[in-house]
Amino acid sequence: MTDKPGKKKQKPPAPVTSRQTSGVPARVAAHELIARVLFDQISLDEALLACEPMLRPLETRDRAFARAIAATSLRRLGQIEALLAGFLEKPLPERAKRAGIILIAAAAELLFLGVKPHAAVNAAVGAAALDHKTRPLKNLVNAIARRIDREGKEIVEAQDAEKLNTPAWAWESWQRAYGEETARAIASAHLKEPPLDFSVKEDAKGWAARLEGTVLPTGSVRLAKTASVEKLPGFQEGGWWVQDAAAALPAKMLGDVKGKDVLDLCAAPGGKTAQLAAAGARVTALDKSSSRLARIRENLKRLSLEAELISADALRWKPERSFPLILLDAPCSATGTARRHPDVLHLKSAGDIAKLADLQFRLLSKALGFLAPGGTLIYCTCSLEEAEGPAQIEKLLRNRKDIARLPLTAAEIGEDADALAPLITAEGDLRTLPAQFESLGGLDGFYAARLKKLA
Ligand SMILES: C[S@@+](CC[C@H](N)C(=O)[O-])C[C@H]1O[C@@H](n2cnc3c(N)ncnc32)[C@H](O)[C@@H]1O
Repeated sequence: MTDKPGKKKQKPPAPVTSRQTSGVPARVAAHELIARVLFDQISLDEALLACEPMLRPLETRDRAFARAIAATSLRRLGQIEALLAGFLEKPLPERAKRAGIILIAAAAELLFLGVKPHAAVNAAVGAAALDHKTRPLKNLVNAIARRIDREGKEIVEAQDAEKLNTPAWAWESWQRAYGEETARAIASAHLKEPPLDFSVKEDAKGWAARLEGTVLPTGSVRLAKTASVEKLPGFQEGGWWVQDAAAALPAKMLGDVKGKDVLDLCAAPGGKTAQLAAAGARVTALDKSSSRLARIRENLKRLSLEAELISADALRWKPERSFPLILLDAPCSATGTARRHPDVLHLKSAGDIAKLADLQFRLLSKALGFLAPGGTLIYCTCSLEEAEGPAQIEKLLRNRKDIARLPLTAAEIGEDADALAPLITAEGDLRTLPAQFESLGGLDGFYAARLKKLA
Protein backbone atom coordinates (compact mmCIF):
# COMPACT_ATOMS: atom_id res chain seq x y z
CA MET A 1 0.00 0.00 0.00
CA THR A 2 2.98 2.26 0.32
CA ASP A 3 3.99 1.88 -3.33
CA LYS A 4 5.74 5.06 -4.49
CA PRO A 5 4.83 5.55 -8.12
CA GLY A 6 6.41 9.04 -8.24
CA LYS A 7 4.83 12.47 -8.06
CA LYS A 8 2.00 13.24 -10.41
CA LYS A 9 -0.23 16.28 -10.64
CA GLN A 10 -3.84 15.68 -9.69
CA LYS A 11 -6.95 17.79 -10.00
CA PRO A 12 -8.05 19.27 -6.66
CA PRO A 13 -10.67 16.97 -5.13
CA ALA A 14 -14.29 18.09 -5.36
CA PRO A 15 -15.93 19.28 -2.15
CA VAL A 16 -17.93 16.53 -0.44
CA THR A 17 -21.60 17.46 -0.64
CA SER A 18 -24.24 17.48 2.06
CA ARG A 19 -26.10 14.65 0.33
CA GLN A 20 -23.56 12.27 1.72
CA THR A 21 -24.00 10.38 4.95
CA SER A 22 -23.11 12.27 8.10
CA GLY A 23 -19.54 11.55 9.23
CA VAL A 24 -18.47 10.37 5.79
CA PRO A 25 -17.18 13.73 4.44
CA ALA A 26 -14.53 14.02 7.17
CA ARG A 27 -13.42 10.47 6.42
CA VAL A 28 -13.31 11.05 2.66
CA ALA A 29 -11.12 14.08 3.31
CA ALA A 30 -8.87 12.00 5.59
CA HIS A 31 -8.57 9.31 2.90
CA GLU A 32 -7.58 11.94 0.36
CA LEU A 33 -4.92 13.32 2.71
CA ILE A 34 -3.45 9.86 3.31
CA ALA A 35 -3.53 9.03 -0.41
CA ARG A 36 -1.76 12.28 -1.27
CA VAL A 37 1.05 11.47 1.16
CA LEU A 38 1.45 7.78 0.33
CA PHE A 39 0.70 7.76 -3.41
CA ASP A 40 1.79 11.26 -4.50
CA GLN A 41 4.66 11.49 -2.00
CA ILE A 42 3.86 14.98 -0.75
CA SER A 43 4.02 16.04 2.89
CA LEU A 44 0.90 16.07 5.05
CA ASP A 45 1.15 19.88 5.25
CA GLU A 46 1.23 20.09 1.43
CA ALA A 47 -1.67 17.63 1.27
CA LEU A 48 -3.68 19.79 3.67
CA LEU A 49 -3.14 22.76 1.36
CA ALA A 50 -3.96 20.76 -1.78
CA CYS A 51 -7.15 19.41 -0.17
CA GLU A 52 -8.33 22.81 1.05
CA PRO A 53 -11.35 22.81 -1.38
CA MET A 54 -12.47 19.55 0.22
CA LEU A 55 -11.75 20.59 3.80
CA ARG A 56 -13.18 24.12 3.67
CA PRO A 57 -16.89 23.13 3.66
CA LEU A 58 -16.38 20.94 6.75
CA GLU A 59 -17.07 22.12 10.30
CA THR A 60 -13.90 23.08 12.22
CA ARG A 61 -14.32 19.95 14.36
CA ASP A 62 -14.56 17.69 11.29
CA ARG A 63 -11.51 19.31 9.68
CA ALA A 64 -9.54 18.60 12.84
CA PHE A 65 -10.91 15.04 12.85
CA ALA A 66 -9.85 14.47 9.23
CA ARG A 67 -6.34 15.67 10.08
CA ALA A 68 -6.23 13.50 13.20
CA ILE A 69 -7.25 10.39 11.23
CA ALA A 70 -4.60 11.09 8.58
CA ALA A 71 -1.84 11.86 11.11
CA THR A 72 -2.64 8.79 13.22
CA SER A 73 -2.80 6.56 10.13
CA LEU A 74 0.70 7.75 9.16
CA ARG A 75 2.05 7.55 12.73
CA ARG A 76 0.85 3.95 13.07
CA LEU A 77 1.15 2.89 9.44
CA GLY A 78 3.57 0.00 10.05
CA GLN A 79 1.37 -1.58 12.70
CA ILE A 80 -1.80 -1.10 10.67
CA GLU A 81 -0.29 -2.51 7.49
CA ALA A 82 0.98 -5.58 9.38
CA LEU A 83 -2.47 -6.09 10.86
CA LEU A 84 -4.23 -5.73 7.50
CA ALA A 85 -1.76 -8.07 5.80
CA GLY A 86 -2.96 -10.76 8.19
CA PHE A 87 -6.64 -10.04 7.42
CA LEU A 88 -6.53 -9.75 3.63
CA GLU A 89 -6.19 -13.07 1.83
CA LYS A 90 -4.65 -11.40 -1.22
CA PRO A 91 -3.46 -7.87 -2.00
CA LEU A 92 -6.18 -5.45 -3.11
CA PRO A 93 -6.39 -4.92 -6.88
CA GLU A 94 -4.33 -1.95 -8.09
CA ARG A 95 -7.40 -0.05 -9.33
CA ALA A 96 -9.00 -0.29 -5.90
CA LYS A 97 -6.00 0.61 -3.78
CA ARG A 98 -8.11 3.41 -2.31
CA ALA A 99 -9.97 0.63 -0.43
CA GLY A 100 -6.68 -0.04 1.36
CA ILE A 101 -6.58 3.60 2.45
CA ILE A 102 -10.15 3.35 3.74
CA LEU A 103 -9.15 0.34 5.84
CA ILE A 104 -5.98 2.02 7.14
CA ALA A 105 -8.05 5.00 8.29
CA ALA A 106 -10.71 2.74 9.84
CA ALA A 107 -7.99 0.90 11.79
CA ALA A 108 -6.54 4.23 13.00
CA GLU A 109 -10.00 5.27 14.21
CA LEU A 110 -10.87 1.95 15.84
CA LEU A 111 -7.54 1.10 17.43
CA PHE A 112 -5.83 4.41 18.18
CA LEU A 113 -8.40 7.20 18.19
CA GLY A 114 -11.08 5.50 20.29
CA VAL A 115 -13.88 6.12 17.76
CA LYS A 116 -17.08 4.16 18.43
CA PRO A 117 -17.08 0.96 16.32
CA HIS A 118 -20.41 1.50 14.58
CA ALA A 119 -19.42 5.06 13.58
CA ALA A 120 -16.02 4.04 12.20
CA VAL A 121 -17.31 0.95 10.38
CA ASN A 122 -20.38 2.66 8.89
CA ALA A 123 -18.32 5.62 7.72
CA ALA A 124 -15.73 3.34 6.10
CA VAL A 125 -18.46 1.46 4.23
CA GLY A 126 -20.17 4.74 3.34
CA ALA A 127 -16.91 6.12 1.92
CA ALA A 128 -16.28 2.93 -0.06
CA ALA A 129 -19.78 3.19 -1.58
CA LEU A 130 -19.09 6.68 -2.90
CA ASP A 131 -16.35 5.79 -5.37
CA HIS A 132 -16.99 3.53 -8.33
CA LYS A 133 -13.56 1.95 -7.89
CA THR A 134 -14.11 0.96 -4.26
CA ARG A 135 -17.88 0.30 -4.48
CA PRO A 136 -17.42 -3.33 -5.58
CA LEU A 137 -15.29 -3.85 -2.44
CA LYS A 138 -17.87 -2.39 -0.04
CA ASN A 139 -18.66 -5.76 1.52
CA LEU A 140 -14.99 -6.57 1.94
CA VAL A 141 -14.41 -3.18 3.63
CA ASN A 142 -17.35 -3.92 5.93
CA ALA A 143 -16.07 -7.40 6.84
CA ILE A 144 -12.46 -6.30 7.45
CA ALA A 145 -13.45 -3.19 9.41
CA ARG A 146 -15.63 -5.36 11.69
CA ARG A 147 -12.77 -7.79 12.10
CA ILE A 148 -10.39 -4.94 13.01
CA ASP A 149 -12.90 -3.96 15.67
CA ARG A 150 -13.24 -7.52 17.03
CA GLU A 151 -9.63 -8.72 16.88
CA GLY A 152 -7.45 -5.69 16.22
CA LYS A 153 -6.83 -4.45 19.79
CA GLU A 154 -5.32 -7.71 20.95
CA ILE A 155 -3.15 -8.00 17.84
CA VAL A 156 -1.72 -4.46 17.99
CA GLU A 157 -1.01 -4.79 21.71
CA ALA A 158 1.24 -7.77 20.92
CA GLN A 159 3.05 -5.97 18.07
CA ASP A 160 6.48 -4.32 18.33
CA ALA A 161 5.00 -0.86 17.73
CA GLU A 162 8.32 1.01 17.77
CA LYS A 163 9.96 -1.20 15.18
CA LEU A 164 6.95 -1.67 12.91
CA ASN A 165 6.25 2.06 12.67
CA THR A 166 9.88 2.92 11.83
CA PRO A 167 11.28 2.25 8.34
CA ALA A 168 14.25 -0.14 8.47
CA TRP A 169 16.72 2.46 7.15
CA ALA A 170 15.83 4.90 9.94
CA TRP A 171 15.93 2.23 12.64
CA GLU A 172 19.40 1.13 11.50
CA SER A 173 20.61 4.71 11.29
CA TRP A 174 19.45 5.55 14.85
CA GLN A 175 20.75 2.27 16.22
CA ARG A 176 24.18 2.97 14.72
CA ALA A 177 24.18 6.53 16.08
CA TYR A 178 22.62 6.08 19.52
CA GLY A 179 22.39 2.34 20.32
CA GLU A 180 19.38 0.00 20.45
CA GLU A 181 17.80 1.36 23.63
CA THR A 182 17.81 5.00 22.51
CA ALA A 183 16.68 4.10 18.98
CA ARG A 184 13.67 2.39 20.56
CA ALA A 185 13.02 5.35 22.87
CA ILE A 186 13.06 7.71 19.86
CA ALA A 187 10.62 5.48 17.96
CA SER A 188 8.40 5.32 21.04
CA ALA A 189 8.35 9.14 21.34
CA HIS A 190 7.19 9.30 17.70
CA LEU A 191 4.00 7.46 18.62
CA LYS A 192 2.72 10.33 20.76
CA GLU A 193 1.17 13.63 19.66
CA PRO A 194 3.67 16.33 20.71
CA PRO A 195 2.73 19.36 22.82
CA LEU A 196 2.69 22.88 21.38
CA ASP A 197 5.75 25.07 22.08
CA PHE A 198 6.15 28.82 21.82
CA SER A 199 9.08 31.20 21.82
CA VAL A 200 8.18 34.48 23.46
CA LYS A 201 9.55 37.95 22.85
CA GLU A 202 9.86 38.47 26.61
CA ASP A 203 8.36 37.38 29.93
CA ALA A 204 8.09 33.61 29.49
CA LYS A 205 6.53 33.20 32.95
CA GLY A 206 3.82 35.77 32.24
CA TRP A 207 2.96 34.15 28.90
CA ALA A 208 2.96 30.68 30.47
CA ALA A 209 0.37 31.94 32.98
CA ARG A 210 -1.78 33.57 30.28
CA LEU A 211 -1.61 30.54 28.00
CA GLU A 212 -2.02 28.06 30.87
CA GLY A 213 1.28 26.46 29.97
CA THR A 214 4.64 25.89 31.65
CA VAL A 215 8.13 27.26 31.12
CA LEU A 216 10.62 24.58 30.04
CA PRO A 217 14.24 24.52 31.25
CA THR A 218 15.14 25.86 27.78
CA GLY A 219 12.98 28.98 28.30
CA SER A 220 10.26 28.00 25.81
CA VAL A 221 6.60 28.00 26.85
CA ARG A 222 4.79 24.68 26.44
CA LEU A 223 1.09 23.96 26.22
CA ALA A 224 0.04 20.42 27.07
CA LYS A 225 -3.08 20.51 24.91
CA THR A 226 -3.30 21.22 21.20
CA ALA A 227 -5.05 24.44 20.37
CA SER A 228 -6.08 26.62 17.48
CA VAL A 229 -3.05 28.92 17.53
CA GLU A 230 -4.73 31.98 16.04
CA LYS A 231 -7.35 32.00 18.79
CA LEU A 232 -4.85 31.94 21.67
CA PRO A 233 -4.17 35.09 23.71
CA GLY A 234 -1.19 37.00 22.34
CA PHE A 235 -1.40 35.83 18.72
CA GLN A 236 -2.80 39.09 17.34
CA GLU A 237 -0.61 41.26 19.54
CA GLY A 238 2.46 39.28 18.44
CA GLY A 239 3.75 38.24 21.84
CA TRP A 240 5.01 34.83 20.72
CA TRP A 241 5.47 32.44 17.82
CA VAL A 242 5.18 28.68 17.49
CA GLN A 243 8.61 27.02 17.64
CA ASP A 244 9.59 23.67 19.07
CA ALA A 245 11.71 24.05 22.21
CA ALA A 246 14.67 22.27 20.55
CA ALA A 247 14.44 24.46 17.43
CA ALA A 248 14.87 27.51 19.67
CA LEU A 249 18.28 26.37 20.96
CA PRO A 250 20.67 26.87 17.98
CA ALA A 251 20.12 30.67 17.82
CA LYS A 252 21.01 30.89 21.52
CA MET A 253 24.39 29.39 20.70
CA LEU A 254 25.42 32.71 19.13
CA GLY A 255 25.37 34.29 22.61
CA ASP A 256 24.41 37.94 23.12
CA VAL A 257 23.55 39.26 19.66
CA LYS A 258 22.23 42.67 20.71
CA GLY A 259 23.31 45.32 18.20
CA LYS A 260 25.30 42.79 16.13
CA ASP A 261 25.00 41.82 12.46
CA VAL A 262 23.72 38.27 12.00
CA LEU A 263 23.25 36.42 8.73
CA ASP A 264 20.42 33.90 9.00
CA LEU A 265 20.92 31.48 6.10
CA CYS A 266 18.05 29.22 5.00
CA ALA A 267 15.82 31.34 7.17
CA ALA A 268 12.21 30.62 6.18
CA PRO A 269 9.63 30.46 7.72
CA GLY A 270 11.62 32.57 10.14
CA GLY A 271 11.45 31.04 13.63
CA LYS A 272 15.14 31.72 14.19
CA THR A 273 15.00 35.10 12.40
CA ALA A 274 12.35 36.18 14.91
CA GLN A 275 14.44 34.94 17.83
CA LEU A 276 17.51 36.86 16.66
CA ALA A 277 15.54 40.03 15.89
CA ALA A 278 13.78 39.84 19.26
CA ALA A 279 17.20 39.54 20.93
CA GLY A 280 18.20 42.85 19.31
CA ALA A 281 20.33 41.63 16.38
CA ARG A 282 20.42 43.34 12.96
CA VAL A 283 19.34 40.32 10.97
CA THR A 284 19.86 39.58 7.28
CA ALA A 285 17.58 36.62 6.53
CA LEU A 286 18.16 34.75 3.27
CA ASP A 287 16.13 31.96 1.71
CA LYS A 288 15.86 30.58 -1.76
CA SER A 289 12.09 30.15 -1.68
CA SER A 290 10.26 33.41 -2.27
CA SER A 291 6.95 31.93 -1.10
CA ARG A 292 8.56 30.82 2.17
CA LEU A 293 10.23 34.21 2.48
CA ALA A 294 6.76 35.77 2.29
CA ARG A 295 5.91 33.78 5.42
CA ILE A 296 8.87 35.37 7.27
CA ARG A 297 7.58 38.78 6.20
CA GLU A 298 4.11 37.97 7.58
CA ASN A 299 5.49 36.54 10.80
CA LEU A 300 7.79 39.49 11.43
CA LYS A 301 4.95 41.91 10.76
CA ARG A 302 2.70 40.22 13.30
CA LEU A 303 5.55 40.22 15.83
CA SER A 304 6.53 43.87 15.10
CA LEU A 305 10.10 42.74 14.42
CA GLU A 306 12.44 43.69 11.62
CA ALA A 307 14.98 41.97 9.39
CA GLU A 308 16.44 42.51 5.95
CA LEU A 309 15.02 39.78 3.71
CA ILE A 310 16.94 38.40 0.73
CA SER A 311 15.53 35.98 -1.80
CA ALA A 312 18.56 34.08 -3.16
CA ASP A 313 20.20 30.70 -3.49
CA ALA A 314 22.94 30.66 -0.84
CA LEU A 315 25.11 28.57 -3.18
CA ARG A 316 25.20 31.43 -5.73
CA TRP A 317 24.77 34.50 -3.54
CA LYS A 318 27.62 37.03 -3.52
CA PRO A 319 27.34 39.33 -0.47
CA GLU A 320 29.04 42.71 -0.49
CA ARG A 321 30.42 42.24 3.02
CA SER A 322 31.26 39.49 5.46
CA PHE A 323 29.34 38.76 8.67
CA PRO A 324 30.65 38.29 12.23
CA LEU A 325 27.82 35.90 13.12
CA ILE A 326 26.05 33.35 10.90
CA LEU A 327 23.32 30.82 11.55
CA LEU A 328 22.95 28.11 8.89
CA ASP A 329 19.80 26.03 9.38
CA ALA A 330 20.42 23.74 6.43
CA PRO A 331 17.66 21.92 4.53
CA CYS A 332 17.55 18.34 5.81
CA SER A 333 15.51 15.15 6.04
CA ALA A 334 13.67 16.63 9.06
CA THR A 335 13.57 13.22 10.75
CA GLY A 336 13.92 15.08 14.05
CA THR A 337 10.40 16.45 13.52
CA ALA A 338 8.69 13.09 12.94
CA ARG A 339 6.58 13.60 16.09
CA ARG A 340 5.01 16.69 14.51
CA HIS A 341 5.18 15.41 10.94
CA PRO A 342 4.41 11.67 10.95
CA ASP A 343 4.65 11.68 7.14
CA VAL A 344 8.40 12.41 7.20
CA LEU A 345 9.59 8.85 7.74
CA HIS A 346 7.41 7.56 4.87
CA LEU A 347 8.67 10.18 2.43
CA LYS A 348 12.42 9.90 3.01
CA SER A 349 14.89 7.14 2.24
CA ALA A 350 18.55 6.42 2.92
CA GLY A 351 19.31 7.76 -0.59
CA ASP A 352 17.71 11.10 0.30
CA ILE A 353 19.92 11.41 3.37
CA ALA A 354 23.07 10.99 1.26
CA LYS A 355 21.90 13.64 -1.25
CA LEU A 356 20.94 16.09 1.51
CA ALA A 357 24.26 15.54 3.30
CA ASP A 358 26.05 16.51 0.11
CA LEU A 359 23.96 19.72 -0.23
CA GLN A 360 24.51 20.55 3.46
CA PHE A 361 28.28 20.29 3.09
CA ARG A 362 28.23 22.58 0.07
CA LEU A 363 26.07 25.10 1.95
CA LEU A 364 28.31 24.91 5.01
CA SER A 365 31.46 25.49 2.95
CA LYS A 366 29.78 28.39 1.16
CA ALA A 367 28.51 29.92 4.42
CA LEU A 368 32.01 29.85 5.90
CA GLY A 369 33.06 32.01 2.95
CA PHE A 370 30.59 34.70 4.17
CA LEU A 371 32.06 34.62 7.70
CA ALA A 372 34.49 37.33 8.83
CA PRO A 373 37.83 36.20 10.34
CA GLY A 374 37.25 35.62 14.07
CA GLY A 375 33.52 35.18 13.38
CA THR A 376 31.19 32.47 14.68
CA LEU A 377 28.92 30.19 12.66
CA ILE A 378 26.24 27.83 13.93
CA TYR A 379 25.47 24.88 11.69
CA CYS A 380 22.20 23.10 12.53
CA THR A 381 19.68 20.61 11.15
CA CYS A 382 16.43 19.16 12.51
CA SER A 383 17.65 15.68 11.65
CA LEU A 384 18.40 12.61 13.75
CA GLU A 385 20.85 11.29 11.18
CA GLU A 386 24.59 11.36 11.92
CA ALA A 387 25.31 12.07 8.26
CA GLU A 388 23.40 15.37 8.47
CA GLY A 389 24.95 16.38 11.80
CA PRO A 390 28.26 15.48 13.44
CA ALA A 391 29.62 13.74 10.33
CA GLN A 392 29.51 17.09 8.49
CA ILE A 393 31.50 18.82 11.19
CA GLU A 394 34.09 16.03 11.47
CA LYS A 395 34.59 16.14 7.69
CA LEU A 396 34.91 19.92 7.74
CA LEU A 397 37.40 19.97 10.61
CA ARG A 398 39.51 17.31 8.88
CA ASN A 399 39.74 19.53 5.79
CA ARG A 400 39.84 23.08 7.14
CA LYS A 401 42.61 24.08 9.50
CA ASP A 402 41.26 27.65 9.64
CA ILE A 403 38.03 26.48 11.32
CA ALA A 404 37.73 25.31 14.95
CA ARG A 405 34.84 23.96 16.98
CA LEU A 406 33.75 26.22 19.85
CA PRO A 407 32.27 23.80 22.39
CA LEU A 408 28.97 24.73 24.01
CA THR A 409 28.11 24.61 27.70
CA ALA A 410 24.64 23.90 29.08
CA ALA A 411 24.54 27.24 30.91
CA GLU A 412 24.65 29.03 27.54
CA ILE A 413 21.28 27.68 26.41
CA GLY A 414 19.16 28.10 29.54
CA GLU A 415 19.07 28.80 33.25
CA ASP A 416 18.71 25.21 34.44
CA ALA A 417 22.13 23.89 33.41
CA ASP A 418 21.64 20.51 35.16
CA ALA A 419 18.47 19.79 33.17
CA LEU A 420 20.13 20.91 29.94
CA ALA A 421 23.46 19.05 30.35
CA PRO A 422 22.18 15.85 28.63
CA LEU A 423 21.58 17.90 25.46
CA ILE A 424 25.31 18.61 25.02
CA THR A 425 27.59 15.99 23.47
CA ALA A 426 31.09 15.09 24.65
CA GLU A 427 32.44 17.26 21.79
CA GLY A 428 30.41 20.26 22.93
CA ASP A 429 27.73 20.14 20.21
CA LEU A 430 23.97 20.33 20.77
CA ARG A 431 22.09 17.07 20.19
CA THR A 432 18.45 16.82 21.19
CA LEU A 433 16.36 13.67 20.79
CA PRO A 434 12.58 13.15 20.87
CA ALA A 435 12.92 10.91 23.92
CA GLN A 436 14.61 13.61 26.01
CA PHE A 437 12.52 15.64 28.48
CA GLU A 438 10.11 12.71 28.28
CA SER A 439 8.16 13.57 31.41
CA LEU A 440 7.72 17.13 30.08
CA GLY A 441 6.45 15.97 26.67
CA GLY A 442 9.66 15.38 24.66
CA LEU A 443 11.68 17.50 22.23
CA ASP A 444 12.20 17.54 18.48
CA GLY A 445 15.51 16.07 17.32
CA PHE A 446 18.05 18.80 16.53
CA TYR A 447 21.78 18.95 15.97
CA ALA A 448 23.91 22.09 16.13
CA ALA A 449 27.63 22.79 16.20
CA ARG A 450 29.39 26.09 16.84
CA LEU A 451 32.37 26.91 14.67
CA LYS A 452 34.92 29.71 14.74
CA LYS A 453 36.91 31.06 11.82
CA LEU A 454 40.38 31.60 13.14
CA ALA A 455 41.58 35.16 12.55
C1 LIG B 1 15.03 23.89 7.79
S1 LIG B 1 14.29 25.10 6.81
C2 LIG B 1 14.72 26.56 7.68
C3 LIG B 1 13.90 26.85 8.91
C4 LIG B 1 14.15 28.24 9.46
N1 LIG B 1 15.54 28.50 9.70
C5 LIG B 1 13.37 28.54 10.72
O1 LIG B 1 13.94 28.54 11.81
O2 LIG B 1 12.16 28.81 10.62
C6 LIG B 1 15.37 25.13 5.45
C7 LIG B 1 15.19 26.28 4.48
O3 LIG B 1 16.27 26.25 3.56
C8 LIG B 1 15.85 26.83 2.36
N2 LIG B 1 16.86 26.49 1.34
C9 LIG B 1 17.10 25.28 0.78
N3 LIG B 1 18.13 25.34 -0.09
C10 LIG B 1 18.57 26.63 -0.06
C11 LIG B 1 19.59 27.33 -0.75
N4 LIG B 1 20.39 26.72 -1.63
N5 LIG B 1 19.74 28.65 -0.51
C12 LIG B 1 18.94 29.29 0.38
N6 LIG B 1 17.93 28.67 1.04
C13 LIG B 1 17.76 27.36 0.83
C14 LIG B 1 14.47 26.27 2.17
O4 LIG B 1 13.70 27.09 1.30
C15 LIG B 1 13.94 26.26 3.60
O5 LIG B 1 13.17 27.39 3.85
